[in-house]
Amino acid sequence: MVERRNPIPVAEAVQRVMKYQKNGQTEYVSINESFGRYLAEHITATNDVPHFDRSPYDGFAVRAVDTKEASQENSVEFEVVDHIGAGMVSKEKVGAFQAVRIMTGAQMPAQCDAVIMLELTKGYEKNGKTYMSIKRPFNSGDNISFRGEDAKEGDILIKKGMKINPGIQAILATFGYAKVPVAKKPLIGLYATGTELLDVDDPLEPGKIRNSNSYMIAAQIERAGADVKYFGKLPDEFETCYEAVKSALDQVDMLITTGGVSVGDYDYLPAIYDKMNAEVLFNKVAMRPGSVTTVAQANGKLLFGLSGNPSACYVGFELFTRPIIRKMLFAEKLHLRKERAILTVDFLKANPFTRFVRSTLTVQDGKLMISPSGVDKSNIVMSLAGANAFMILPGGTRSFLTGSEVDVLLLEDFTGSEWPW
Ligand SMILES: Nc1nc2c(c(=O)[nH]1)N[C@H]1C(S)=C(S)[C@@H](COP(=O)(O)OP(=O)(O)OC[C@H]3O[C@@H](n4cnc5c(N)ncnc54)[C@H](O)[C@@H]3O)O[C@H]1N2
Ligand code: MOO
Ligand SMILES: [Mg+2]
Repeated sequence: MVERRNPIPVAEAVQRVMKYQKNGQTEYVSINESFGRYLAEHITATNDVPHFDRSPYDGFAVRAVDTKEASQENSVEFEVVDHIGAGMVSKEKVGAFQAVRIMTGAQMPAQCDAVIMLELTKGYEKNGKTYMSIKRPFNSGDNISFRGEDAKEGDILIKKGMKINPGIQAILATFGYAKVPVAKKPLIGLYATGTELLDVDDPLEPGKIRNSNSYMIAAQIERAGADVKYFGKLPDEFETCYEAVKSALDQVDMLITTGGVSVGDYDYLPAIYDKMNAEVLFNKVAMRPGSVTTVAQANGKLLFGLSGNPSACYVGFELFTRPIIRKMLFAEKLHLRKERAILTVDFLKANPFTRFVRSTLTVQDGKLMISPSGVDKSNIVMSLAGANAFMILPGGTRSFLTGSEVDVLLLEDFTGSEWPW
């Protein structure tokens, strides 16, 4: 008798997996290696930025009060008593009708409270001294980049869990983070099972196919922010697979296998979980593709038994494995970001189970538009290349027509959703 499996709703399946979520760990890496990593701590301003008032222009620093009488008819003259560039600090005490020639980025002399751009001044020499004159008045504070205008000491600038982008790199450098606290990348083990599998550089043989799941899942793992430990491929032999899976699990934070989870004569994962005394959280989900997705846990470590069918495998990873990885990367919202989009073609299949259609999401005239990225069958590889979203078509629905609004999950967005189900 073939085992009868009881499909559970997707939300319930995700919930069961999330019970085994673990917090991330912190490690310090050089700022040079931190781009693209996830922050393990909030980044707080450790000083005001800038930490001194400075000139935003090449010009002259003056006391605004001395400019008050300046007009088109009445030039006011200033003696230029010093000349500083960025990085230099004037030692002069600037008095009435005196100015310091100052360049962009240089610290304001203490007595000065305005900067006049070079273009608005006339410079000349008189009796061996340097002067400049102006024909308009300035207010106190004109053309000054004030201390703390960019950041105030103590401000929380970047929340932990953020992916370090070029702008965050600039902030880290500004505050002297030579070493950056980042989330340690979880290590995800990966085995592909299947006697039919050839290596990528093998020529085709009758009945055999090249292993594409390993390369696909490895890339999904990396996209999610984790590291892959690829153990290789396994033939459909119980003992070989049992030993391999058991020993691999010890070396990683969680283990993904692809294939061998259905009810076939060579689908050994269920028996392997059994022999390992792993608790199976579910082995059938009311979804398409990926209904056979099986997740088990052994001593708190998760074993993701993803389907061998490429599209089912892909979907299973994004729904069940990705949020666990995101948790270990200190993300606030662990699940794929959910939005609404407008269907641009008819989708005429019935959906007995919730369907996750690999789709291409585009923005047109400010609206999100969605269409399938290829044939919607779980053994299909080609539709995956163009997929940047899943369209969610709820179970129990029939066809969807052009113009319908549907839920979509974004695959390349790291904003996330708290709970999209
Ligand atoms: N009697 C039933 N048969 C099947 C059921 C069912 O409920 N009753 N479920 C079907 C569904 S749905 C799926 S999905 C598949 C899942 O099968 P498995 O997860 O056990 O995977 P395999 O049997 O090992 O392989 C399925 C398919 O995928 C190809 N494959 C496997 N690994 C790879 C790889 N690394 N790269 C590329 N392609 C791979 C494999 O050759 C098979 O064609 O079961 C249905 N059957
Ligand atoms: O799990 Mo299968 O992919 O539902 O088609
Ligand atoms: Mg099978």
